[in-house]
Amino acid sequence: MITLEHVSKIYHLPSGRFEAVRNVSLQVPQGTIHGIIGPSGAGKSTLLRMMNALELPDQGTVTVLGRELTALPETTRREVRRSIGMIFQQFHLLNNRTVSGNVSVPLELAGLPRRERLNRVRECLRFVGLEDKAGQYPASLSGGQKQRVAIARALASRPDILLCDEPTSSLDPKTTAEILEVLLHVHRTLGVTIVIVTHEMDVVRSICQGVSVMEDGRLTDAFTLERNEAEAGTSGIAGYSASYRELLLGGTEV
Ligand SMILES: Nc1ncnc2c1ncn2[C@@H]1O[C@H](COP(=O)(O)OP(=O)(O)OP(=O)(O)O)[C@@H](O)[C@H]1O
Repeated sequence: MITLEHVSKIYHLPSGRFEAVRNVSLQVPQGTIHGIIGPSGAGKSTLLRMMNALELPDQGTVTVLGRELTALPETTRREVRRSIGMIFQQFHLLNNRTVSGNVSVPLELAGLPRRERLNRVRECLRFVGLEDKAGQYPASLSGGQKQRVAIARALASRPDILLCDEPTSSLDPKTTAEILEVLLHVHRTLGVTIVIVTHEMDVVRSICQGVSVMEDGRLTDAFTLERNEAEAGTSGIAGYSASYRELLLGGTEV
């Protein structure tokens, strides 16, 4: 379970104070796939980064896997963070390390002995279907293959949660579908809770069960999707714009 309570984030810019996330509360139940959608600049990525305390809120609390991240010292936060994998739009792979080397990074940081590391790397690459690319460098891979390496790296520490920041936004539709299949495989096989920030409605439709809509730093709507079907329990929030809900629930009246 991921619980955000009355979370706000303020950036101090030369032009003044800017509130990127404003008093957001939401819960992501364990074992679900949750989408965060909304226009550019709405605060989606900032919200996601607060879920693993890469960014700390100025107000409010973030509780992940029963630990209140906002109340922990940084050293303990780092330990909890090992249970939370993350992938990005631009993959963030190390170009000077092979595919294996990239997947090995979190295991090296965790101090895993070499033999265990090699076994785990092989296991993760097999899981994402890239065992045959182990010795190649990222530059020789397609976008979809790079994202698979990033997923394998995120899985290496056996996380309970996977945070995905626009994971398919650099990919064509066919590759997007393949990556979503991999994420579904992660969810179904490993029971990992997944949170996806995206602006692609098809991504939400294909794999999300819960949806949060953000606009101008605020959570303006939240509802559930019954696996691609326009039938679900919904919980409206005052002041939302119905457009995302209508788009995803097929014109449901609120
Ligand atoms: N480190 C930072 N310093 C200052 N302002 C920031 C910082 N990070 C984000 N912002 C600002 O906060 C607002 C929200 O940014 P965020 O990236 O969370 O939005 P988003 O909804 O993910 O947008 P996009 O879909 O374009 O990625 C934006 O106006 C952005 O410029």
